Amino acid sequence: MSKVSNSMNIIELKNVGKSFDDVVVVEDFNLEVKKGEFVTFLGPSGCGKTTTLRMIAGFEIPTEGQITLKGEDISNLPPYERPINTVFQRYALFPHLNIYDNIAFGLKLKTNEVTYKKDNGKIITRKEKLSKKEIDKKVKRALEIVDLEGFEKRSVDTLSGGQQQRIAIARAIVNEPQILLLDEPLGALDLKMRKEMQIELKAMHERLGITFIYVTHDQEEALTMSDKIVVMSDGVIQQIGTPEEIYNEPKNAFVADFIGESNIFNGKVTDKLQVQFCDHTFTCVDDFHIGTKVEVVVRPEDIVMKPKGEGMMDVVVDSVVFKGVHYEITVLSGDNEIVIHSIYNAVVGDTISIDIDPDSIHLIENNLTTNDFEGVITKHNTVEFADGEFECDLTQLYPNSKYVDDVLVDEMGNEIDVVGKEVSVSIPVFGSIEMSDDADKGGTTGNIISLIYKGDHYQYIVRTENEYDFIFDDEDLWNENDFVSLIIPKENITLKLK
Ligand SMILES: Nc1ncnc2c1ncn2[C@@H]1O[C@H](COP(=O)(O)OP(=O)(O)OP(=O)(O)O)[C@@H](O)[C@H]1O
Repeated sequence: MSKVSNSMNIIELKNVGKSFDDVVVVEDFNLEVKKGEFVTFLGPSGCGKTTTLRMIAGFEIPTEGQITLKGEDISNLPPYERPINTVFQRYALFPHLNIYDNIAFGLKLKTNEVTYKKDNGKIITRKEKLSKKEIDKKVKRALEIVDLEGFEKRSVDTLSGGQQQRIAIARAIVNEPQILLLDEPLGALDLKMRKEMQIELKAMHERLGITFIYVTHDQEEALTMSDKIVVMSDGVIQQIGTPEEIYNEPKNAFVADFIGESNIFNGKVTDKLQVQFCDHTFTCVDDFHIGTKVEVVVRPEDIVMKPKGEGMMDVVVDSVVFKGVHYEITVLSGDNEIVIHSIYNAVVGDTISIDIDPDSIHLIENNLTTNDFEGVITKHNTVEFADGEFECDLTQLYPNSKYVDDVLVDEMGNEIDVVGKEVSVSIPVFGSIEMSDDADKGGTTGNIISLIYKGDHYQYIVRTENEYDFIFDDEDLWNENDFVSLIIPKENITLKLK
């Protein structure tokens, strides 16, 4: 059944998954990495980047799927048998060894297989340690690559953070791995040094020609350095693409929101290449069927300010913040907030006009209009689903039924036997769910795992204890990770008998 691997790919992950004690942290991860590529795993804290990297390194064994190196299954090989080295955020150099010995450490343990022909003609193979000369040559070359020639005799504590990180990289590349894994290697550096090291790492990658797999939660770092970015959220790949593809054509609102700043609005395709959002109709280039519900993504730098009356729509300037290179100008169109980045200033309170090029209006099909769950009727007016119990109107399940003293009866007045019956539950995304910080107020509880601002409201995802997700809109701002209870009025809960 195994698929023939593409020989250009050095590493392939096929349907890889990882669970810790039944908690899934990486799910159905599929990726092909070409030889010499710079691939970055990007996503918020806890989304499974490090776990995926550790599976490639061999520090974790996948619970599902397969990892192949040049077509060979390496899923169960221990780390030291893989031609892969890892650089961690905390570089862990040996403080008692000088720079030379830090880099040479692995080489001194390494053996080469050497083949001899004996006098009697017999061929024997022996494992031999590397000679001092060979080690010397390799250490010098590694120091050259990280641009720290002449540092051999220095002790670790005389180096800056950036220099120590470069030594850690030298130590990893001296073994000539085919793949270098880098887990937030610049995380401990200050911003200026981080920027410098980004450029150096990229140059080093080009000089070495080996494959880099890099982990970061910093979108700018990913955009600057990578050939390919894998955007992850909650253990699931959201999008794989070049930096340009990820930035310009985000596949969903999560990617648009995570990569760079975006205006995200709910919209609807009203005619061919016409989309309506913020109460206006705009020409776009994405061709969707008329009537399609969409999320509209517009980058703040793609909005052009014009004098009042001269653009596509008039707006009122609400706030202006100078950001060094540009002004961040928030304008209002009715209740909708629109953020603009411009090198030009604006005056708070003024009415101005804005233009958006059709090319700069990115549409994402928005299929998700309901939250769907499986439930069980527990009482005549209660259904259990998504880790909670909700009051529901069961008359929708039986034509001509009604409640008499809280008991569901048929048209003859006989009690209907409903308890224990299975139902499918459906709740609209828009305007159906309310949050409360009082745990007893709602039918179920959970944590806010995502929020996306959409101009005049926020879109939230709340995850319950057993990982049921509710997606809905709310006008108020709550914080990520807030523990909330969910109130769903019974008229917003649609039931169907299974
Ligand atoms: N050994 C483990 N046992 C149990 N849970 C674990 C283990 N290792 C990781 N996890 C959990 O798996 C999830 C993903 O963690 P991981 O470190 O891969 O995320 P990450 O994206 O690298 O985050 P960060 O950027 O914060 O390092 C987290 O919820 C984490 O708590």
